[in-house]
Amino acid sequence: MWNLTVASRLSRSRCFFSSVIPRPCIIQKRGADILHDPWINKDTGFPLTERNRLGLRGLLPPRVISFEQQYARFMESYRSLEKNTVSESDTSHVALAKWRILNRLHDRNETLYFRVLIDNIKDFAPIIYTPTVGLVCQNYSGLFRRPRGMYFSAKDKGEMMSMIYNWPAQKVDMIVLTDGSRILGLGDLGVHGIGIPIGKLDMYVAAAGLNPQRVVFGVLAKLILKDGMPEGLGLEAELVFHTKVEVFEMLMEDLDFDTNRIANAKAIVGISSCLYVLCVVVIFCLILPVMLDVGTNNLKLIEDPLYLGLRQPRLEGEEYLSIIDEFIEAVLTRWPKAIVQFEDFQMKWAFETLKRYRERFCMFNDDVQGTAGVALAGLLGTVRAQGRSLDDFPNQKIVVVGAGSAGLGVLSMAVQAVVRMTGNAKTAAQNFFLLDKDGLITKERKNLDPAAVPFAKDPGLIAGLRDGDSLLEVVSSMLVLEQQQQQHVKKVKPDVLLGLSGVGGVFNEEVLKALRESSSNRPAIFAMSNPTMNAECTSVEAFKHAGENIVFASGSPFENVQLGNGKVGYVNQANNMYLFPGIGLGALLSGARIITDDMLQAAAECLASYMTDQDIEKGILYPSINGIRDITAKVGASVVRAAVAEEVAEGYGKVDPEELAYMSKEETVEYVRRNMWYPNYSPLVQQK
Ligand SMILES: NC(=O)c1ccc[n+]([C@@H]2O[C@H](COP(=O)([O-])OP(=O)(O)OC[C@H]3O[C@@H](n4cnc5c(N)ncnc54)[C@H](O)[C@@H]3O)[C@@H](O)[C@H]2O)c1
Ligand SMILES: O=C(O)C[C@H](O)C(=O)O
Ligand SMILES: [Mg+2]
Repeated sequence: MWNLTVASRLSRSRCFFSSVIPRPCIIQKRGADILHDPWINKDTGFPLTERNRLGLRGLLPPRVISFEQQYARFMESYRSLEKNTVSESDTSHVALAKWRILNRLHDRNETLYFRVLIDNIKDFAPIIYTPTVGLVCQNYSGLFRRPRGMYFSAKDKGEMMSMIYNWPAQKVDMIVLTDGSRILGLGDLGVHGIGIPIGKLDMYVAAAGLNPQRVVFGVLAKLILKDGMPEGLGLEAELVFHTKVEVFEMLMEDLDFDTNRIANAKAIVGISSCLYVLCVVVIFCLILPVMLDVGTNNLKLIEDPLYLGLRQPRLEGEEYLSIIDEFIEAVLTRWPKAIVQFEDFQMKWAFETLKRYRERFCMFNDDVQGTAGVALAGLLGTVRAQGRSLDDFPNQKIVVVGAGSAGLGVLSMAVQAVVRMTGNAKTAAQNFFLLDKDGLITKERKNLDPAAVPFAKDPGLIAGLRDGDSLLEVVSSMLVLEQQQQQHVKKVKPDVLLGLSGVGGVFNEEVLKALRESSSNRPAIFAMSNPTMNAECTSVEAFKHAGENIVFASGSPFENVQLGNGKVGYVNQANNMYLFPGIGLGALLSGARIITDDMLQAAAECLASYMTDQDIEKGILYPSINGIRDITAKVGASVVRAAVAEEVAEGYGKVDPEELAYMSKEETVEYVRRNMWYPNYSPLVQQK
């Protein structure tokens, strides 16, 4: 017999629920199984009523510890770890110790874990995400404890369509997928790269409020209560009478409910009174980290006795693509509306898979497209910080170091922005200079990757510029013989130096000093490579060698720099974490069929417009990470509105595209906010 529980009163709009009372979950587990399930476990937080009802009495210490007390106890243990290790020189060891204490909580009690993460995001993002997540991937064979996510390997060819059903959730909203081939700037880490999708999805929960276990409401039955409200139904929550049966019938459809489950439930329920009861059936609508293990070319891993993946060279060509194709087919068969974020694929497959799939289903490549949006927002902020108007962006001279998936993604989006401003595609890239490991890229370069061709410079463009020139030669002055006179000529006086090379220290002292001659009074340095040791320069180096009036941003977090006399050199984190959660959330809540360039542009513009003139004046280009949920709600709303405008939105739940189209900008933000989960314990009731 179902213990009926009314979840909460319906809010005025039909598909949302006010959270007047905690939403209960109906679960199938009992006793110790509950304690071993991090999705529903509350540790000592189970109230006595639940301990009695769920067979937990005697399996826990007698004292009930509240959620708030548990929270305070965890934070105390974390802070004491911080205090006890503050003087340790081995910062990697300390970072991993912090990751372990958080991961243990993640493996034990997801509700508490995500609450402490959300409330302390500035402290914990550098641990569960960049830069520490890179260290975790490098040490994964020793750190692996509890499986998280799914693994599809080259050995599973032909099996994936059945394997996908091993995942317990009936519905999955968001998948982050990697093949481990380019993990941050750490290269090929094979199957140990799973740490990246896990960390990215933690940021989805923290920033976008995606729910790791979405409780899905649906009417269980229309019950006939003849003599009014019966006493003592054992309900945990306030009963709320609803007279609009069609509201509930509609909810059932909207939840692509398993109608057999409802039919069975109706047979079970025997209460002889009429009550439209909102009951809850837990359908885990999960976020899902996925690793495609197609081998590794990292010999150190292959020789590591504890390596957890296939000990074979990476698949290549059609063999590789056939594995991805099979996985995508399996996903779209089981979860046709799932959104797939491609993450940390090496360049050739990042572009190939983007081209192969982006028109077929809702997917994006975060390193190419998410990064581009964050960088564009920062570049537009730089134009403002340099005291220029935004329409002067086409004249901003940008030197990009790194012609990989990220660098080319950034320049492609920057060119799109210039074309939108000037209408002239022909000259759009004239002020962008691109270098790779072989130096400046000009049209003389042999075997240039097609994606880089639009940015190859005409050799004669600037006196003295040659293919393969080093970064210093590109940005520094040189003696040239002109009109029989030796004179110093600046080749490129960049307004912006942007690194996505994956190589630490590329912006050395000489290069940074050369920026003092920039044609801008406030040159910008974006040392965007991750993790920290791969940053093209540190914040201290940048302010010390390029001058105090620069704008600085990096991919991994650095502290602000004290410049003396109370002056502060503000440090920005130019990381795609500012956009991918909003891109995914907006695509989800609009029911977008695909993710278009305009949706991505809308996200970037929303991020850029977020900063006030006062922020920009200080050199602050991005909001504090403490505001990541607010910015994600606004970015998500901008993506929803762009999807509707482009008619790729198919609606979400019962909110159809027409309803989305009627929403004002503010209502769209409100719609997004209402769908963002915030962790609290839910009352648990057990399906008999
Ligand atoms: N901040 C962010 O949000 C963000 C987003 C994506 C990628 N990244 C970082 O960017 C880096 C590169 O990522 P990717 O996917 O483009 O890698 P990639 O391997 O595809 O490209 C790296 C590029 O850098 C070039 N390069 C290597 N050494 C160089 C050197 N010494 N001088 C100049 N160029 C050099 C390579 O030739 C290649 O063109 C990684 O560290 C990654 O973590 C940061
Ligand atoms: O993972 C990050 O921190 C950003 C980006 O996706 C990267 O690959 O560096
Ligand atoms: Mg990445």
